[in-house]
Amino acid sequence: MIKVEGYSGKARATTITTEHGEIKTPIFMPVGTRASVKCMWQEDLYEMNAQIILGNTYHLYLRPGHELIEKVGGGLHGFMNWDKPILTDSGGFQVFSLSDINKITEEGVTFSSHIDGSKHLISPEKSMEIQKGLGSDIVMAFDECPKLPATKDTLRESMELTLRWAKRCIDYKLRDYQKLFGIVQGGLHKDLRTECMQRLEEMDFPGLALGGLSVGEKNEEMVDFLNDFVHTMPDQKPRYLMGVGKPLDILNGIRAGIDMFDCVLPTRNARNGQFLTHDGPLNIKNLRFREDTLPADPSCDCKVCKTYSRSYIRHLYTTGEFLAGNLITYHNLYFMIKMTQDARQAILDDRFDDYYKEFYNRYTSRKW
Ligand SMILES: CNc1nc2cc3c(=O)[nH]c(N)nc3c(CCO)c2[nH]1
Ligand SMILES: [Zn+2]
Repeated sequence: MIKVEGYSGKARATTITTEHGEIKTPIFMPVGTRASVKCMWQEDLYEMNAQIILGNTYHLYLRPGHELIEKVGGGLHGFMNWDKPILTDSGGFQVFSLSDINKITEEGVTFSSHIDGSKHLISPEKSMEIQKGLGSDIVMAFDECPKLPATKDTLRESMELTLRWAKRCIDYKLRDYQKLFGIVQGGLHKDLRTECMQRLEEMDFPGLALGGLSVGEKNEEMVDFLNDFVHTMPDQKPRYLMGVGKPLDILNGIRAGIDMFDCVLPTRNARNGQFLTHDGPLNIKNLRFREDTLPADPSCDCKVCKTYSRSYIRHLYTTGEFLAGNLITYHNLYFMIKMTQDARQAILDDRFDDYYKEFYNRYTSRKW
């Protein structure tokens, strides 16, 4: 499942093997919630060396349904014609963030579809059934992600439920056991997190994710927690920080020892005109770019930055041309993937700290 190739401080480089190929970490995973990374062709993703993408249990269960995906495509890979690894989240988090009518019971989560109001239950077993139908390479356990701020008692109660649900996931006969990641909860309390991780370890999940973060806590609280906790996680298991993040959050996560990341911001903010550049985020709507002949990021060698000017992309964006979203999304994903590739090389050369400082100083230079 995983080969650790080197450390640079607490940062590490690994190779994770899945049914659909290897993943070289640190890695940023583009989010393709409804079997599409918005504005991207699968060919674009191959071209930019995206190694693994995310799909989502909740969304795909509601539309078009995992049975259809299995029937038509033999699973998500065939359905969307993507032959590299896919990780699917287990659905609980999305129920809480998308369906305002939901109830949590020991059985699972009952909710009304945000699409047509129909009533549904997703239980640990149902989540496993859906992800099995999707044929994911990495399946996430069904968990509860508590809203922050929360008392320690509430966090413990939620963590206990997540652990009972995790056991039910492990006991579900997945086709290939070697693909299920447990999710550590416990808020920002190191003792809760350590207990949760130890009890998940007793169930021997092949990989572990850190859930319950990037949900409203202060950024420095998350970073402090990561620096204090991640290096205590099992060395020979993949470490996935869910829902993170912006470029600097990811570099902080890598520095703490995280291998895998996912975040919707590079694609979502792209559709709102935000370019990620080595000199910090740039919003193309800004009047200052009206006649700017430079590429969005002069230090980027992606096909967008080699072909189009800021002025042209600003024109596309301000006139509502669809091409704007395609171009900015392509660049942002390329930027995130290239950043993790550069970080991986810096780790293998044992110079990650220098890489981090250089990236951080330039990215926060506030050029615009
Ligand atoms: C954007 N922040 C974020 N925090 C998360 C936290 C969780 C979590 O605790 N559990 C699960 N299953 N998924 C999560 C996800 C969706 C994946 O990106 C999160 N996303
Ligand atoms: Zn570019």
